[in-house]
Amino acid sequence: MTETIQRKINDSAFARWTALVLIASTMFFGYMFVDVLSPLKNLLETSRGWNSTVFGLYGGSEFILNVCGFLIVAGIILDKMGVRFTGLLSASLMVAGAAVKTYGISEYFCQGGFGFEFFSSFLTDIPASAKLACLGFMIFGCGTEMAGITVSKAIVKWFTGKEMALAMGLEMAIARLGVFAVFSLSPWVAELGSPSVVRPVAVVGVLLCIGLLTFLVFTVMDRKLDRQTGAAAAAGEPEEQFKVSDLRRLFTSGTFLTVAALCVLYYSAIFPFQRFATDMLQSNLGITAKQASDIFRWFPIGAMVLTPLLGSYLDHRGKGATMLLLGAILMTACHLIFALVPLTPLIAYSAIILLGISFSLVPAALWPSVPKLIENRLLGSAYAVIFWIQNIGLMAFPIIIGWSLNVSNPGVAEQIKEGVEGAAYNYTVPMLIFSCLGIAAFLLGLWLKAQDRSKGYGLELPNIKK
Ligand SMILES: C[C@H](N)C(=O)N[C@@H](CCCCN)C(=O)O
Repeated sequence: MTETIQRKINDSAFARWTALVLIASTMFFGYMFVDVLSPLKNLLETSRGWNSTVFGLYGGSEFILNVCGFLIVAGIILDKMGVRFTGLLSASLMVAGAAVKTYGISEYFCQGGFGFEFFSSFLTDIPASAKLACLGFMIFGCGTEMAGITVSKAIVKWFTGKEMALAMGLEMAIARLGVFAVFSLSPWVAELGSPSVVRPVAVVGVLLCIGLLTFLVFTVMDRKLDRQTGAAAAAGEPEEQFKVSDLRRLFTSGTFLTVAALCVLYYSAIFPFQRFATDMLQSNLGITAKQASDIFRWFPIGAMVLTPLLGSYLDHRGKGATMLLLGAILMTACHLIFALVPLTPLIAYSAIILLGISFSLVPAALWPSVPKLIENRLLGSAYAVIFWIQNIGLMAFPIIIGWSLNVSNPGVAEQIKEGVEGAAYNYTVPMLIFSCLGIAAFLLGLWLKAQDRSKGYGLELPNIKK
């Protein structure tokens, strides 16, 4: 009997790497938008009256709807509807949220435009511009986190048995390039002409539409893959139907929850730090926002270069649990340096490089480890549950850090607003909080490694079996 083995589209290296570039582009523009205001904390303070607490609240707002349950729903949608529908929905949500946020900080709205009166009528300590920007950022956050889990599942779909960790590493590297780009461009675009926070947000908002288009092109390729695997014919994408009751399995798996806890501790000391890093460097070194941003932008570049290399290492050699541990140690060292050592530009660059290495080790090892713990039909929900737990930290820590900055620096916000020369925040307390998160992540990493050794999950094993 002769058996014909049909070559699928993802068997072609060119096709699967093209698919990766298309979905990674959506994330590239998404990550740009996430941090478009991060280098502009000072300008927001002087032009829109956002103090550190308000800025922290704005940073946390991206995750509020996700934490309220949207991400769990997103995971279910992903497992039930597949990557194409979920990806397009999430990219559209990003564009819609970006539009609301742009309007919220616009001159038109701030000078009494449509909705201004309503947004000024409650929580009067918070500027109306911040409240509407937070609403937009919440909607955008639903889109970007939903896109994050969708892209992870799409990569597993296209790269299983192939270069999966390398592909995830490359996707994250492209996203980091977006962070580099926005830390380079945002202060520059803001200063073109009269200083404006709206201009960079509007520019990156337009770029998000390109991200929506690249995902649209990916759906054409993905449809072809489904036709070839026959998965589409079997009523929906998943080979085995996903049941909502399966979610219990995730919440009762000790190792899965340990990975999720490690994820929330680690990322809570990365992304919220990223929001405040420019201002921290500006305050500690007595430099401008543009100069501080120019130092900090090398952080994502370090991560960008190393993440795919470490992903490839994981594919061929393994050592995922060890990489998680090492990453937590380096991150703690970096935050302790910022907390305790008098800063010079050289020390700042060195600490940023340490953090960049750490931010390659952990993501390169963490995300490709999930398919080792959870079967494919639950994968969308598994990523969603991890993101959900992580989002609780990403929502809480910018708020905690903004608040701790305000209370540990009485009167400084007022001085900055009044333009007092030399007024700057002391970041010791926030940086010690970030360091504690790193220590806790390290301890959990030790526990995970011990669990892996005793239960044999294979976290230390390579992805590609010879
Ligand atoms: C913030 C987001 N929830 C996140 O965790 N992002 C990760 C990447 C997750 C995998 C995306 N396909 C990151 O390291 O940026």
